[in-house]
Amino acid sequence: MRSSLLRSVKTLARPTTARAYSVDSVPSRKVTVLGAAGGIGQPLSLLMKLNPLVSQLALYDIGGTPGVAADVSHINSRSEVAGYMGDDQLGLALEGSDVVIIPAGVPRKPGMTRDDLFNINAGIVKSLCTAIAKYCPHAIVNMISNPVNSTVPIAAEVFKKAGIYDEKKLFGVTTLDVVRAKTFYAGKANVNVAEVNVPVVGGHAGVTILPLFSQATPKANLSQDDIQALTKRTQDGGTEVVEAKAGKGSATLSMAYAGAIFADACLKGLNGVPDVVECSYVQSTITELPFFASKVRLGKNGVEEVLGLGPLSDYEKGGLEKLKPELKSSIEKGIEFAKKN
Ligand SMILES: NC(=O)c1ccc[n+]([C@@H]2O[C@H](COP(=O)([O-])OP(=O)(O)OC[C@H]3O[C@@H](n4cnc5c(N)ncnc54)[C@H](O)[C@@H]3O)[C@@H](O)[C@H]2O)c1
Ligand SMILES: O=C(O)C[C@H](O)C(=O)O
Repeated sequence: MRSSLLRSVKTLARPTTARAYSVDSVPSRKVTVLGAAGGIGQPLSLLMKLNPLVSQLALYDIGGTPGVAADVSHINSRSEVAGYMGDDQLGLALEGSDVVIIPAGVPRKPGMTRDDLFNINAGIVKSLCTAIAKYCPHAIVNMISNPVNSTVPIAAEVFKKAGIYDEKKLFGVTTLDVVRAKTFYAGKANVNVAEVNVPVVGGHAGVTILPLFSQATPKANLSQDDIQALTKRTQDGGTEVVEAKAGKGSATLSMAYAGAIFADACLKGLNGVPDVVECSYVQSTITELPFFASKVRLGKNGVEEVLGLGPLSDYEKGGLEKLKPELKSSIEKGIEFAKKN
């Protein structure tokens, strides 16, 4: 992603007749953003426009997309951009899509949990996934809308009902937890942030977010107090932003960055790039829970392999047991909603 972005930035600096990359060797890929006019949707659309793996970029929202699409379309990068607005145009936005990214839905305000968004966002996600099942049943879906711990199971149920569920193609985007864990770890360990890797497993809400700092690289000699503080800060990262924004929403810019990294990884996998591994919340058998975030190898069909947790410290083993009841009930809530509605 970073090298793709750099390539795109170089493209901007060249005369318009020059090509910074050969589009002939890169397959055509359509990416659709649902909720493209929102706080995440706009910067994410920008970042996807900068991604040379994208040939068609469809920007859909219930309002505001003509302006966003016109704006983004002037950027001199590979993809053709089109804006779609309202139910009538949803099918066109989705038709032929390889990757659908969903940041549609309401964000938190201070004092709310992600689960407080369930009542509104569950319905939004259900109707968007119903349309995905109809118009691009084979697309890879990147679910950003909260509560991710429940919206991914909702999507799975909608797809099952439509008879098109492929567990390899449904992803809850938890990349922002990894982005935060890397940043906070680098600051505490005083290492180069660009070299840091930290897996984050479990889910995407409070204690269900479990960063595995015992597996962080480069290795650093942090105290148990440091590890616990880093874990708590990673788990509360979203709330830190919600409070700082003081009623004006939740993380948008860092989320757009994280969403763009994850979508780029999915595109690379589709294109056959080997060894693309990211953490994501997927259907899983690595614990007794049916959905769980862990490292996932991405390939031509989406999930190629759900990787195991690796060795955990005693503190992480405790965190894993602690997160299971909350994650289980969020999964069940999503499944129940989709079955009843
Ligand atoms: N997974 C993560 O790590 C993560 C991180 C940050 C935010 N989020 C979640 O992402 C969601 C969006 O956040 P935001 O800050 O962009 O919110 P926002 O309110 O700024 O934007 C949401 C957009 O969704 C659109 N929308 C609403 N209903 C729609 C529908 N039926 N079809 C298409 N578009 C629709 C709105 O018009 C709006 O433009 C929230 O649920 C938030 O909690 C997730
Ligand atoms: O915290 C939120 O509500 C948004 C998002 O899930 C985040 O982690 O920033």
